Amino acid sequence: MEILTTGEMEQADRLAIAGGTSGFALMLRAGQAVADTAADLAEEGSILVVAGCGNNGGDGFVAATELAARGYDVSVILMCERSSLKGDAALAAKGWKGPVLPCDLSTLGSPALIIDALFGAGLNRPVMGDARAMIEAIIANGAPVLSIDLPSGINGTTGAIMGAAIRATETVTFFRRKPAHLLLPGRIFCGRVRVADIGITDAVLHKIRPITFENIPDYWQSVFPVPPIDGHKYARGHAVVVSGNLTSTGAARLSARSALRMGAGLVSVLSPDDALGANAAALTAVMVRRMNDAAGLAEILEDRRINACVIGPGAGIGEETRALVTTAIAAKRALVLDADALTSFADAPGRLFETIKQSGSADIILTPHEGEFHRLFSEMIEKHPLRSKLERVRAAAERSEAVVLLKGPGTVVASPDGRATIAANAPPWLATAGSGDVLSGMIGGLLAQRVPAFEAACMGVWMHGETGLEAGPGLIAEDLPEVLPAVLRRLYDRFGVDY
Ligand SMILES: NC(=O)C1=CN([C@@H]2O[C@H](COP(=O)(O)OP(=O)(O)OC[C@H]3O[C@@H](n4cnc5c(N)ncnc54)[C@H](OP(=O)(O)O)[C@@H]3O)[C@@H](O)[C@H]2O)[C@@H](O)CC1
Ligand SMILES: Nc1ncnc2c1ncn2[C@@H]1O[C@H](COP(=O)(O)OP(=O)(O)O)[C@@H](O)[C@H]1O
Ligand SMILES: [K+]
Repeated sequence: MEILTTGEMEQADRLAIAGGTSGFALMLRAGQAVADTAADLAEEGSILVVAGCGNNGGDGFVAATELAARGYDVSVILMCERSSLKGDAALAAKGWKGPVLPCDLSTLGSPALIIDALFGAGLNRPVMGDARAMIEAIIANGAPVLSIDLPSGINGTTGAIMGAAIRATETVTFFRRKPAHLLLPGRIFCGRVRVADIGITDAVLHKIRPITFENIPDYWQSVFPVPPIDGHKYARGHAVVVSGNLTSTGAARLSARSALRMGAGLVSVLSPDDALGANAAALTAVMVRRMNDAAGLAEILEDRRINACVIGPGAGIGEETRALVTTAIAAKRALVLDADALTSFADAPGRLFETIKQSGSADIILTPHEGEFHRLFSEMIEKHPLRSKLERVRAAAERSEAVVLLKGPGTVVASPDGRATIAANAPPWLATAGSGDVLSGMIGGLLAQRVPAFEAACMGVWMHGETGLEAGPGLIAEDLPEVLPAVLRRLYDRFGVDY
């Protein structure tokens, strides 16, 4: 499902209006949708609408009118003079026949529900003065809040708090989600999000050409790998995972097991001599091969059947890991670079980016967490310190010419061509040692099955989140690959794969 920036949403409104639906008709439908949700949230008791001076306030007036017509006890506070309302908002206010209370913080009372119609997409600067005092009063009031379009104070495109913001119980937005509904901190402030149809047709998307998407199965269903009936294991690809030395082998094994569970036909752990015994003793379906240095890796990668490679989990930081990365890139294998493979380039990230560029490979995925991201992209972040997670990852993908996946709550994946996805399905208990190693292996397993890099990264992130849900609170990283079959089965069923 597409995600629209506030600018793209304005374009959607304009295209709908140009197509013959008036702006006021859109506002009427928006207000009705808000009223429907309000009725679900407050079956009885009074409803207070706090309206701002733009069209978000206009939606609030429509909702107030509709709710009063349904018999609710509704009052409206307006943050400006009624005479200063313009356009559709002025029209909407005309429809409201009840009193309009001035902006007086003492009049909030004890409503069963507050409808937040202060600011939506038009918030364009930090909230100060009366508006800020009202936001603080709404928070202090403690009544459930239904926000229209966005919780007031949240920037729709970045998800950032502009000074102060309302924490909504529920948010009703229109046509499509905006980045703030998925990016933190916005997502937390939105509460539950409902997307209402206000009569804008999907056809407007052909003109807008959105490049940001929710990371959900619909987005990557068309490249979801299903083994053909007449397939064999090599047709499902062979992934290799580089192991660290004797004291840090677990990460590579976790990653390798996850790649195998994801459906790679074969998976091998490439192990230095000192760790061969430990790796061999702990692995069964995953194979072990001796590999001591970059020359050894180059030799192994002469086997063209090995088509995907994961380097980083437990790999160690330094020149040896840098040489392994450079070798794998030169060998043009689909590649996941995680953890130590990224940190090894902290002193000279340009060297990594230049190597990727020279290779011309389109199948390289960088999977940093925030710390690793800073190590690689600090120069870019210093130049543009206020960028949202979405903008940062997109800029990083452009800079590195690789797919970049920035982990954390709300993992963002971006492609150098500008496409990006935001995930919102991962539970917080996924933040546990080794969880990232599992993710890198899941993606490696998808790359082995020849899923294109951007989609493999998105699919891996979503499935990783689902395994977190499936395993539940108390999970440890080892549990994640074990519940992957249940997640895959549900996807097969959802996609109608007949096995
Ligand atoms: N046809 C459509 O387009 C549809 C739009 N719809 C609805 O319209 C909403 C967007 O409406 P909008 O563009 O009027 O902006 P909105 O969020 O009401 O705020 C703008 C006002 O706030 C002010 N202001 C801004 N920042 C401020 C600050 N920090 N502190 C104080 N003031 C501040 C700004 O003032 P100014 O910048 O002019 O000084 C202006 O007065 C959208 O979210 C959706 O709910 C639906 O009805 C569907 C059809
Ligand atoms: N609050 C959170 N909610 C959901 N997922 C999270 C949260 N914090 C971290 N994660 C996920 O947990 C994983 C942690 O990976 P990483 O930091 O590399 O850990 P490790 O190096 O121990 O494997 C990532 O997939 C990340 O997206
Ligand atoms: K609002």
